Amino acid sequence: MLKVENLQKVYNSRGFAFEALRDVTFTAAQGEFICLVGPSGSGKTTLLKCMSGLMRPTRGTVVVAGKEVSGPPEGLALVFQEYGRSLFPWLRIADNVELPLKESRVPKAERKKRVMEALEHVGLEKSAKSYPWQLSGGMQQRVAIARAIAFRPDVLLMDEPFAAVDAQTRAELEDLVRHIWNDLGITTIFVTHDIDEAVYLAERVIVLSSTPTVVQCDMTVDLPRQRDQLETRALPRFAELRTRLYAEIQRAKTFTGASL
Ligand SMILES: Nc1ncnc2c1ncn2[C@@H]1O[C@H](COP(=O)(O)OP(=O)(O)OP(=O)(O)O)[C@@H](O)[C@H]1O
Repeated sequence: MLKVENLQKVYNSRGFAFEALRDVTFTAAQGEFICLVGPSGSGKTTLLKCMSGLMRPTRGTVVVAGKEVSGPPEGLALVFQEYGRSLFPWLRIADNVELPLKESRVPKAERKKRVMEALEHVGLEKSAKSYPWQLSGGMQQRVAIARAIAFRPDVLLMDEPFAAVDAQTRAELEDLVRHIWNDLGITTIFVTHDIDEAVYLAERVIVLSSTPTVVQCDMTVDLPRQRDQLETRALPRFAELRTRLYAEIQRAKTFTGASL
């Protein structure tokens, strides 16, 4: 469903070249849930921008659902951390969710159906007529998720979507994303700084090295598919995976593509 091959990104500013990504390669099969982690500045945002067609890589390719990415791909939706900036304050919740469908010329009746279904998935059907500023931060992020899934993407990219919400809301949103993934089977790539969150959410965790970035490690999360905030996090296997991931991230702080 997603193929990232030999991706390199060199930034050029004021005559100075900086190699952010050296050679990033990985694939995501249909319906996989992958978390991307790495030290601060390891190129996670750069990688997401290249994957979503917002930035051209220097070398290498990204293929989404069989099509090479050269601009924002049709089958891909993005959810950012800054939900406040991603919703239009003058549009009601239902209209915010509907907007990308309008732009994609989805017929009106189909649009209305998809908007209501998406709002039900995130538990916001009663807020359809509210404005974003009438909702809490966690609810606004639910709207951003609803907008992404109403689009019925092949691949959902999420860039630290829960970094700005409180711990309780974060746990609820994590469970929401797992439920949506279970129900809809969308291939999901989720960037996070949080080791516990990566292990709790993912089926696989990809650890990026420091710049110039390569994939340092690709770890399978062999926890039961049904996750629970208390039970899953209390499993000995959860603690083992968490410890291993912590050690990998510590190693990634000094490991770079140049170390190979
Ligand atoms: N436009 C740019 N020009 C030059 N260098 C850049 C540019 N954008 C990012 N970089 C550099 O590329 C590297 C990777 O940045 P990026 O923002 O992708 O990392 P990140 O892993 O998302 O960071 P963080 O975890 O702090 O959010 C950093 O060293 C950054 O300074």
